[in-house]
Amino acid sequence: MHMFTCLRVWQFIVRKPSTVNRHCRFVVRMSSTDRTGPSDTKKSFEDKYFDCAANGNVEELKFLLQATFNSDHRNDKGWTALMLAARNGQVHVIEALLQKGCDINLVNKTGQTAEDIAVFWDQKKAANMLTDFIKKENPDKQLRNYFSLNNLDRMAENRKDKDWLQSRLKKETTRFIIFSDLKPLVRLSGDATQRYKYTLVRLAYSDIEFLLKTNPLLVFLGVESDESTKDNSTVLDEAGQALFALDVTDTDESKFKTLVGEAEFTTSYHVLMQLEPSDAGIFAEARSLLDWLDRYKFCATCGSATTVAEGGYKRICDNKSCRTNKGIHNTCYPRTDPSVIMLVVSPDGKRCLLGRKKQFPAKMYSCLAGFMEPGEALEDTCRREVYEESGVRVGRVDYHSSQPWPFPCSLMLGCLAHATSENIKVGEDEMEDVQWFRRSELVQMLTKQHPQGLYIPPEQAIAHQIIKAWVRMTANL
Ligand SMILES: NC(=O)c1ccc[n+]([C@@H]2O[C@H](COP(=O)([O-])OP(=O)(O)OC[C@H]3O[C@@H](n4cnc5c(N)ncnc54)[C@H](O)[C@@H]3O)[C@@H](O)[C@H]2O)c1
Ligand SMILES: [Mg+2]
Ligand SMILES: [Mg+2]
Ligand SMILES: [Mg+2]
Ligand SMILES: [Zn+2]
Repeated sequence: MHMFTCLRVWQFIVRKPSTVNRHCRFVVRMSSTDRTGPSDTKKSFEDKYFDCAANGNVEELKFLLQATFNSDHRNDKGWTALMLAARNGQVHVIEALLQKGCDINLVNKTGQTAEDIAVFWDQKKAANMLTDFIKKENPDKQLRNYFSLNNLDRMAENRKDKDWLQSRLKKETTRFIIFSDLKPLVRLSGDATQRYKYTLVRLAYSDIEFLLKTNPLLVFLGVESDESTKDNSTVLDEAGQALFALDVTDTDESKFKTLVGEAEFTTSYHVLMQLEPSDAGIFAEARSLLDWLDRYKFCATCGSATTVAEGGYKRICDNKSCRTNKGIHNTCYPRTDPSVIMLVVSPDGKRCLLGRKKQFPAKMYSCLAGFMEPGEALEDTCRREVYEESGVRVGRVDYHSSQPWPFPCSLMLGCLAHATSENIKVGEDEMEDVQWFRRSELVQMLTKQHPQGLYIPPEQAIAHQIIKAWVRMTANL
């Protein structure tokens, strides 16, 4: 099997550690000099935090975690508290950190996760705990990119039945998520130190009934399923909680302040990237659908008005003699625009090609990406886009994972592309810069320790995940 085709599985398989790592003993650093001033206080706070993790001082660690503090903070070797606890087999600390929502997938400067470290140092109990946690979070051992975790059963057959939809709408357990001008209504839940601290506000039918008089856009998103209902459609239909998205664009937003208190309609990228991952998946479905319903009001074939059907999943042309009313036509269904995003690896396998689009924030580099064109295989889109943007030629292409990108309806198909040439000719129509980066530099960019301050997109972006995967798979180079 080719190295990259087994990558998803690979992520959970422990690798043979390198000799360099084996001789690199970790020492917990205590603050040794007299320090004063706010930055020194912060430093000693961090030292204390790492010290507690390494030495198993779980009570003090829990106390420190209550403060506004990033629990995934790293020391100068790129180690997190979870890695230190894994190194020393501090299972109670590991338990507390996982409960806190620490990121189990982060890697240190040599590309090791906490799980890799526990296995490497023979900390069996800690390694088992970390492995079990990963399995529980991700039983199919498949990378779930942000915006793709959606636990709804969309019940595509049932949503064709108007009576069924109507009865669902009014059911006591049914919930509604609210959008105004494509901004979701969110609230801060959990504490401010958590990575994913926003949730979608869910309202009951009795809360929103008064809004239905004006016939707003209403989309049936699905029924929330869990372990007990997911394989039994009858039970799911009876017991599952239905979820709708309601568009309140024409309603005074302040009405919702009285209805839900501390909540806000937001388009802030910062907030949207901190939604609970399962809510991010629901948001992606709802936002793409509402956007499509709003922008495709007229029939693409004859220009007549259309009527929303199937819980928002179809638009039917009002013109009875229209071609789209005879047979099945894709113009009646929501759009998804596939695009490719690829990490291009150099012919010697030691460097990767990253670029800057003109509109990127300063110093951010990412994978090259581009929309698929009609009649193209995704491998060929990769080859064409890489050539257009960088002048580099690509041979073999391997699939990594995908990510819905609901702004408005892209589906990112993440790949690893193997270059057959090296010379760069920046495609200036689109790109500002394209460069080859060595693995060590990617690690610095990944851990925000690059000497020139260069960095890559955050972990919610598929680009980050593909880069991280390559850094992991080449840890022993
Ligand atoms: N997650 C990431 O790290 C990351 C990084 C880069 C790009 N992306 C995403 O990848 C997608 C494609 O990348 P790109 O913008 O570089 O594509 P691209 O290289 O094909 O260039 C964009 C241009 O393609 C044209 N185009 C063709 N089909 C289009 C469509 N269906 N919608 C919009 N424009 C279309 C437009 O002229 C547009 O300006 C975008 O959605 C972008 O947001 C994500
Ligand atoms: Mg592009
Ligand atoms: Mg392009
Ligand atoms: Mg293009
Ligand atoms: Zn028509």
